[in-house]
Formats: sequence, structure tokens, C-alpha cells
Amino acid sequence: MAESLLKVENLQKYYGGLCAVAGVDLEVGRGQFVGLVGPNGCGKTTLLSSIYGLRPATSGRVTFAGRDIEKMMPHQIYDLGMANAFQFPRLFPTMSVLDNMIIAARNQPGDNIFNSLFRRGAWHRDEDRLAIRAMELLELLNISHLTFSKAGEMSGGQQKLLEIGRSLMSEPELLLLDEPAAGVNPVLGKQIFEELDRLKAEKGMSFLVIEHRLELLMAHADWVYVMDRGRVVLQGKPEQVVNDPVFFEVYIGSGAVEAGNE
Ligand SMILES: Nc1ncnc2c1ncn2[C@@H]1O[C@H](COP(=O)(O)OP(=O)(O)OP(=O)(O)O)[C@@H](O)[C@H]1O
Repeated sequence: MAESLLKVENLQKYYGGLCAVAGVDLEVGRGQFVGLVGPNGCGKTTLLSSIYGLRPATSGRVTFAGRDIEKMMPHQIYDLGMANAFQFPRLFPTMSVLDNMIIAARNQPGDNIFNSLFRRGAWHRDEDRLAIRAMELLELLNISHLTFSKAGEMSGGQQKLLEIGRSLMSEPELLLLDEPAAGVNPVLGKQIFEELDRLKAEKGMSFLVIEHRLELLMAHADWVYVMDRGRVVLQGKPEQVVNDPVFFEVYIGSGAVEAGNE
């Protein structure tokens, strides 16, 4: 396996008395595309949120690029090179799509008062570079016709694409995605996954992706974890996972597996 980038050890997350994640071990290697699947309510989103510090883990260890991050805040984790584009877009609805993209970039030149006062040439070049990058991503995600529209006027599916685009502006080492293809049409869903593949190949980016559209996930993932009731019950290469009876059992139910074996 590739050098480890993210390592999760025995992560548990309780909501009061409810155990949503019951001691998960998981790893993402550098340049790897890892999928996370499982039935509704099995703890996938909670696991991603706990890794990212949005819902701090009750116990367990999370290491990213060799640093312990389980006690860190999301913005600290972001600064280390991990980004997320979760289910519910957090956009600036009255700002243009382009501005939403530019503001999401890491080391926003406008944030740096020295640059904006004394290095105006460099500031403008950086702004231009960010705008070009933003427009390339908008083109790629098929929403370039909305570049100057207000983000709040986009459809739910378009906002999701924008959120993915924004998460890519920071050029993160690892991107966490929760159902990137949900709510977008099949052609666009395929395009999103192809873009993730390209980023992996060209920039060595790594991904940890929850996706219910299994045909997409299995076609693009290097490694897949299957969760059920808060635990990892199966892991392997996509072709191994889909041919494993445990996978069938988790999705179709144990009764169906027994009936199929008779
Ligand atoms: N904020 C919360 N407070 C209390 N319980 C929660 C909370 N969020 C999730 N849960 C519960 O934790 C369990 C795991 O939920 P989670 O959303 O992580 O699962 P999931 O696998 O991502 O589901 P889905 O595929 O439907 O998104 C479920 O029983 C859910 O009801």
C-alpha cells in the first residue's frame, strides 16, 4: 500500500447513549482513492465528521500526515491540507459563484494585509491566478454558465457542484466527500468522479468518499470499506468487495443471502 496519509485507529463516537461509530480502523494512502459504503444510518457521515473535527470523536486516534489531529479544530485540519465538501453546502448566497470560489482558496491574498498594501502587483497576479483556476474548475463541473450568478440562486445540485469546486480551490492533499454524486444527473455524477481521478493522477491527491451510487464508487476506488452498524465489516479492492457475501448481506439483508445459498 502507498505511504499512509490518514490513519484512523479505534475511533468511537457516541451521541449521548447512541453508539454511531463503534471502534473503526481505517487508512488512506497518499494518492489513494478510498470509498466508504454501507446502509443508511450505519455511521459513515459521523465517521467523516469526526475525522474532520466537526463532531469530535468520543475516543480513538486520528493521524494525518504524521500528526495527531483528533483534538484539532476543523480550520486547523484544513490548514494541514485536508478539505471536505459535505452534504450541506455552506455558501455565501448573495455573492457570485466566482467570488465563492475565490474566497475558498487557501492563502487568500486578500487576507494578507502586507501583500494587499505593499505587493499590489503580486496581489493582482494571485487574484488572476485564482480566478483562472476557479473558472477552469467551474468549466469542468459544468457550471461555468453560472460564473457571475448569485450562489443562492443555484439549484441544490448546482450548489453541491459549487461546494465541490470550492473544496478543490485549496488544492488539498486529502479531500473528504460525502455523496458527491447525490442529487446531480448521471452524466454529471460520472464527470465528477472522472475529475477526481484526474486530480489523483495529475496532482497525487487522495480521497475518502462516501457514495451510495455504487457503480460509480466501485469503478473509481482503489480500496473500499464497508460499514454496518458503526463497524467496518469488510474491506478490500472493489472487485473483491462486491463479490463477498458479507457485502451482499449488508445491502440485501441476511435472509436474502441465506435464501440465495439454498
Ligand atoms: N447529531 C446527531 N445526534 C444524534 N444522533 C445522530 C446524529 N447524527 C446522526 N445520528 C445517528 O447516528 C447514527 C449514524 O448516522 P450517520 O448519519 O452517521 O449514518 P450514515 O451512514 O451517514 O447514514 P446515511 O447514509 O443515511 O447518510 C444514526 O443512528 C443516526 O440517527
